[in-house]
Amino acid sequence: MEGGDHLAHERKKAQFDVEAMKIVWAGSRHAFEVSDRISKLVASDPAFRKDNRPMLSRKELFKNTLRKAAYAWKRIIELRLSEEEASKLRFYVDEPAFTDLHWGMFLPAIKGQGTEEQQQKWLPLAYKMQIIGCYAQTELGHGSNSSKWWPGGLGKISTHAVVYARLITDGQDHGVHGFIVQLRSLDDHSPLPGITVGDIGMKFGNGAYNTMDNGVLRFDHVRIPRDQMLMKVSQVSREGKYSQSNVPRQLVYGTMVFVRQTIVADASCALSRAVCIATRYSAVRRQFGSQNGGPETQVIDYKTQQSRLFPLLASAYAFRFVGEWLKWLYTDVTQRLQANDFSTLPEAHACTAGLKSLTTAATADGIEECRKLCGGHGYLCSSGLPELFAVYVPACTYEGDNTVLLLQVARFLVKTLSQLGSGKQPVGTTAYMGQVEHLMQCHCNVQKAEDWLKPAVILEAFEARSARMSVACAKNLSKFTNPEEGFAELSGDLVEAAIAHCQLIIVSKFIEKLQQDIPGKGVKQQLGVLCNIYALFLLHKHQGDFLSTGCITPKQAYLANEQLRALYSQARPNAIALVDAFNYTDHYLGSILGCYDGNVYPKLYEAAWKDPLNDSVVPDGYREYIWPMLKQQLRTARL
Ligand SMILES: CCCCCCCCCCCCC/C=C/C(=O)SCCNC(=O)CCNC(=O)[C@H](O)C(C)(C)COP(=O)(O)OP(=O)(O)OC[C@H]1O[C@@H](n2cnc3c(N)ncnc32)[C@H](O)[C@@H]1OP(=O)(O)O
Ligand SMILES: Cc1cc2nc3c(=O)[nH]c(=O)nc-3n(C[C@H](O)[C@H](O)[C@H](O)COP(=O)(O)OP(=O)(O)OC[C@H]3O[C@@H](n4cnc5c(N)ncnc54)[C@H](O)[C@@H]3O)c2cc1C
Repeated sequence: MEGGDHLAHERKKAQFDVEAMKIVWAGSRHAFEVSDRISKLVASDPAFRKDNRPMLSRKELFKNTLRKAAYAWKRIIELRLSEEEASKLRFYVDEPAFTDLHWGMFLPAIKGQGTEEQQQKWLPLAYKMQIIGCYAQTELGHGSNSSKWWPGGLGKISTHAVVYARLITDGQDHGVHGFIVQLRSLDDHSPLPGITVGDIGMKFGNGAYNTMDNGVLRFDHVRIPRDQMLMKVSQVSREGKYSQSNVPRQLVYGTMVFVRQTIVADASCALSRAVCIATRYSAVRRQFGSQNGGPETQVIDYKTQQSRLFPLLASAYAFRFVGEWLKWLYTDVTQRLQANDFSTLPEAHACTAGLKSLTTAATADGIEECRKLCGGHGYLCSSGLPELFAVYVPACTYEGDNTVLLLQVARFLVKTLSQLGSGKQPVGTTAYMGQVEHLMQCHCNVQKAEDWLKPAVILEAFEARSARMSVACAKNLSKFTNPEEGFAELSGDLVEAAIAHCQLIIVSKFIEKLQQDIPGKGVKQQLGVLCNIYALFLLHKHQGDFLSTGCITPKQAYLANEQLRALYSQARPNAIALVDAFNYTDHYLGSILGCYDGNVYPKLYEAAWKDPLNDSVVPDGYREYIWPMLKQQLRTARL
């Protein structure tokens, strides 16, 4: 079958209003319209072509990224795009670049940690791209006195950086503070005196994150003007006197809370993209197994394929909604901070750190699973999956290694439990800890598989598991005379307790989403199926936790799995429509396997001939290396 929509029969099976689901996915009609318009604008402009990335050398690749970034900026100005539209445009250009750090970290760091005066001086320059900035925190080795190493945009492009360094006045060390430092001349881009700066070298994967100039930076007697220390949290007077505002010191790390929140939202984009590719291809791909001589089985009908694919589809939606909620939490904490209410900062830190860790780990693993779900073709660059994986996987490390972040969550949980004794009632995402006595002894009330569809049953099982794991850690910690030693010794268990808590947050936010008014025929029902798949898949995967803490019985674990199988069957006819609801253009997907019309095989065949190796029938190197070898074999054979 040539041309046409090869997935039309799948689209007809949908039991819900796909257009309405697109709006739920986007977050609002306005967000949908902006996203739809800008993604099509990017897709229709040949200047944003990206299929040649894996073939380019690092230098060609990097120059191409600079060209695209400059062109994107030109279009933003010409079209007078709003901040929201401009950021969508950069998103759909889909190429990591120095601009991500400029807009994503440099500007937020100044906004969050600079005084009014500092903001007035630096933000207009940065908004007009008259200076380009990066965020320089990480060091080559341990400590804050070796060389900066890793900051994106630093290597070749940034003119300025927010640099984190120790502040010492009168011989007294005041800890890490942020400073705006000019790195390069605004005339000829050469490094300023005393500054050594460059790129740190090739990274994982062809193309992929190599469009970014992650850099190294050293200072030798560089003087930073006093008023370039970011002074919202603490100040140094003209006389060299150090003082602190009446705000928590942790605000110095506020940019990370902001970025981690955006990374959670981004996880749903990356995972949904991989799932869209794997779902469409699984419907196109047929294998043996039909009966009565009918068409062969679509691989999406294999239960094994469904049990690997549908939890990822459900996770993409779950991460979308928890990302939405996290954005709300971040906005709320920001407003509170402005009113000098710092009470929710520890929770915002724990939620952003924990959810960043959980969603990036699941997304990186999920992209790789999607590659395998596409069989051999998933390994071709034209599937889009190898590059997506290579670009995405460092999210498990940047903005805080995922294990280190889970340990931050664990500290927060232990602290929350320890405060129960003094009568402090936990609120927000730890409110359930207030019923710890009930959760320690409650029994799951599931007798038949369908009982697992009740939100209250699911919630209680997840709350009980999380509470029991945290309490077990707290009890074990209390056996150590030195708490830090105990924390280090039990860190493995603490990480698992943190994971259980974060999974509870994601499940509960999905359930809360379903309590909202969601318009559109069948939309809520489909989201209900996905929510149950997400929760029961986690329960099945972590049944060891649920069983060992006595939250459920082996029979109830068996029933959960039975219900999960039934849910897969319900999701099956809607699978293609559920990925169509992401509203991704073929340009953004960048995948032959995931193309909207499902016309995969002719496109794969055609793409193969475009590979530079096929430019000539006889390859370069044949005469030099292969021909003499063949001749040698010929002579040996004759002897
Ligand atoms: C289309 C465009 C899209 C743009 C989107 C933008 C996205 C951009 C894409 C991203 C590109 C990648 C860029 C990557 C950038 C980076 O990686 S920047 C470097 C980030 N580095 C880290 O994250 C390091 C991880 N380590 C930590 O976070 C550590 O906690 C620390 C901050 C280094 C501090 O360590 P330490 O001094 O040892 O203190 P702790 O004991 O850990 O904590 C002390 C108390 O402070 C609390 N706390 C820690 N962090 C925070 C925080 N961020 N906010 C609030 N509070 C925090 C912690 O809980 C402790 O509290 P108490 O227990 O109550 O004392
Ligand atoms: C692509 C990419 C882009 C980046 N961009 C930037 C940027 O723009 N600006 C910037 O400042 N930085 C940037 N980084 C650096 C990034 O923030 C760090 O790599 C990250 O915070 C992890 O720190 P590390 O590399 O020192 O890892 P390490 O801390 O050395 O981790 C190594 C191992 O030790 C374990 N470990 C470390 N500490 C503990 C602990 N306390 N307890 C238990 N286990 C522990 C970790 O789990 C990990 O397994 C980037 C990194 C990457 C990969």
